[in-house]
Amino acid sequence: MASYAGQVDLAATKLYTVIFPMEGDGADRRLLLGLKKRGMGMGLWNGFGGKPEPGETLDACARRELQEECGLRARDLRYVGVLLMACAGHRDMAIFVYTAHDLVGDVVESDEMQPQWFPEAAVPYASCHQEAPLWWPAMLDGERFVARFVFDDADGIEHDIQRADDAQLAGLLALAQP
Ligand SMILES: Nc1[nH]c(=O)nc2c1ncn2[C@H]1C[C@H](O)[C@@H](COP(=O)(O)OP(=O)(O)OP(=O)(O)O)O1
Repeated sequence: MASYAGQVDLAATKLYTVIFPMEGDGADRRLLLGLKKRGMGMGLWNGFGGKPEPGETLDACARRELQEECGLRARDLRYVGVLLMACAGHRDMAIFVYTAHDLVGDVVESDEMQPQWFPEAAVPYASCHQEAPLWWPAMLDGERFVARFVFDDADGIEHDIQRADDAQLAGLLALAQP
């Protein structure tokens, strides 16, 4: 899995970011999630995020979406993984995943998201995207990953999650740059 060039056609894929603010250590660590108030994933808890604007890098998109949707900025924003998603009848999606640390600002509700802190042990998986339990534990463990999900009409999921290194993640980010 040295390179995704030729395997993933990001030009034909809808690009998104999703950002998970975290604070505290060990058993005290908590995660800020947002209850989506409209659009895709409405009624589910997720990280903050959205689509890049024309010409915007994914890193810049992640910083903008974080601030717009929950009021926070991150002194330490980490690009930790990519979710490649295929669902019959829909364009493929690539979601670039970030964790946000050393946070600045006050948490505020936005038109899109109602934010709430959750202790790591109390993440509400039953009210998150159905595939969240398959990869959030790896993210919470500080792993870097590339995950592929194929959804079928009956709500089934095939998935494959692999650890990724800096070069692999940088390669995918480069394929997705404007
Ligand atoms: N199956 C899924 N699993 C997941 O973890 N995140 C998902 C997901 N499907 C969508 N997302 C994330 C990606 C992104 O952060 C967010 C969707 O972005 P947007 O809010 O921009 O999309 P909308 O179509 O709601 O946009 P608007 O045009 O702003 O209403 O939801």
